[in-house]
Amino acid sequence: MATPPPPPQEEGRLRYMSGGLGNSLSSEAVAGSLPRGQNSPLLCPLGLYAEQLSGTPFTAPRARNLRTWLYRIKPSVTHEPFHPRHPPHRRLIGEFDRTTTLATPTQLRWRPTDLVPREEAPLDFVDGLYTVCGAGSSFLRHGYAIHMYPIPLTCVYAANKSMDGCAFCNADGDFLIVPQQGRLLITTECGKLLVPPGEIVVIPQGFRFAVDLPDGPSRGYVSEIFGTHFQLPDLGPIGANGLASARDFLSPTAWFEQDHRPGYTIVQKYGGELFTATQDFSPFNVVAWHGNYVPYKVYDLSKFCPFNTVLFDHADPSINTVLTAPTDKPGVALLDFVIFPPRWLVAENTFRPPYYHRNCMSEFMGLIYGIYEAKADGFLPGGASLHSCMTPHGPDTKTYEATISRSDANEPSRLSGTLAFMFESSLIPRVCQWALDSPSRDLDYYQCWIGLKSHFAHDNGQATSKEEPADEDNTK
Ligand SMILES: O=C(O)Cc1cc(O)ccc1O
Ligand SMILES: [Fe+2]
Repeated sequence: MATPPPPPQEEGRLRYMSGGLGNSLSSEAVAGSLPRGQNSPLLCPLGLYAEQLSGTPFTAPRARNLRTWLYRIKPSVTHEPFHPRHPPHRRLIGEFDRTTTLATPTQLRWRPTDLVPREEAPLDFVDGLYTVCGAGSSFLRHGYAIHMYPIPLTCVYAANKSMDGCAFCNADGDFLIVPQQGRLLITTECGKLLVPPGEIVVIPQGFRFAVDLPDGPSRGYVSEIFGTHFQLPDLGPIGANGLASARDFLSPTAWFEQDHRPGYTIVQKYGGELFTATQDFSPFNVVAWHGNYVPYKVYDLSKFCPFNTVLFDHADPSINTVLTAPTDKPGVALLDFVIFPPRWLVAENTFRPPYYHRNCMSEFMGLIYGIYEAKADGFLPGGASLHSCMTPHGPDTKTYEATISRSDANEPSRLSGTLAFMFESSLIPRVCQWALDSPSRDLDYYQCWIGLKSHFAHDNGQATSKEEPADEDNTK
């Protein structure tokens, strides 16, 4: 008899809590370790220390206020002083200005980078991170970065080595990690998360975490946001249900280690620079916690419930927003995370792929697997593209010609075996020099549109317009 797959709440020995996004949760690895009725008793149960981690100012409105109480064997403060890390990480950016990055309206595309075998160059998650582009400043608490390997934007990462005796902490912002190849086993102060390609994980600002690679070399994309947090988008006329559902966001359950660990290193990203401090214990010594500021993951492929056109015209991609990081302006995102999942296409008399467009928002795209509906070739899993504010883009020539000549253009068709995504921002990204110089950059990208030929049916002065010739009509 075939064994049914494990329920999502339980993978191997890992257990998750569902419905976590924005809700108040609690977890204890040892029964009775969570204080009852108050956050900070004179003596915590089992002799633990109480420590609060704030994700918003204390005075943030209640609906946006995020904080978690951690009950740990030793408090985080018990460490040697921070020092700039040697060697410094030269490809992480926390402030995007003329001194650090370049402006370009050019359509940019990168091929996937090869994963370097561990023997050649051991790289853990932190060293594998490279900023591709971004905007604003982590110091000013407004902006974002996109990271990748070997291009920096927010950040893309490629790693081949687990983090051993070392934990990372991003003081600058939240990481939204999109694995493209290889699962990530992420140990956080709230517990462990196993994240395969096809899922995403959010590690909020300030959480310490370590990344193990159960499948060996791994590659993916990271967007980092400064000064705000991800939330579910409003659904407007869609109603109370649809798109990503709060119940599908899984949070870890408490897990701790208590061994003496001399030389344990905390690597802290602060203003885009790395600092290290040593301590003699693991930062994953939280026995119990409660609060609403928590790392989480979501199954995008199987759980996202897409809505779309059912009669005519291609819907704007905002219809596929999984998470949004808002600005203070209504409807203007600092960063939207949008996916293009498998779905049925049923529109009539409609050009079904994305339309040609120029957007006041800037669009960074990645491909997790399959072929993206607007690009017949050249946009590959693990690759990336950037179409900045008002830069024209859309389907390549092959896609356009194939689409308009389809004999079954009005038949329902299923878009299968594909998962692309977009980080879309109202802030215009500046691009890192190493991203522009990268050997993975596709310098011929513009060629994919150069072949678009005129199909204009107007024949030298012979009007084919169906509009009424108003003046002539008036004389009748
Ligand atoms: O440029 C892209 O491929 C992303 C995108 C997809 C879509 O369906 C509509 C608009 C848009 O920018
Ligand atoms: Fe676009």
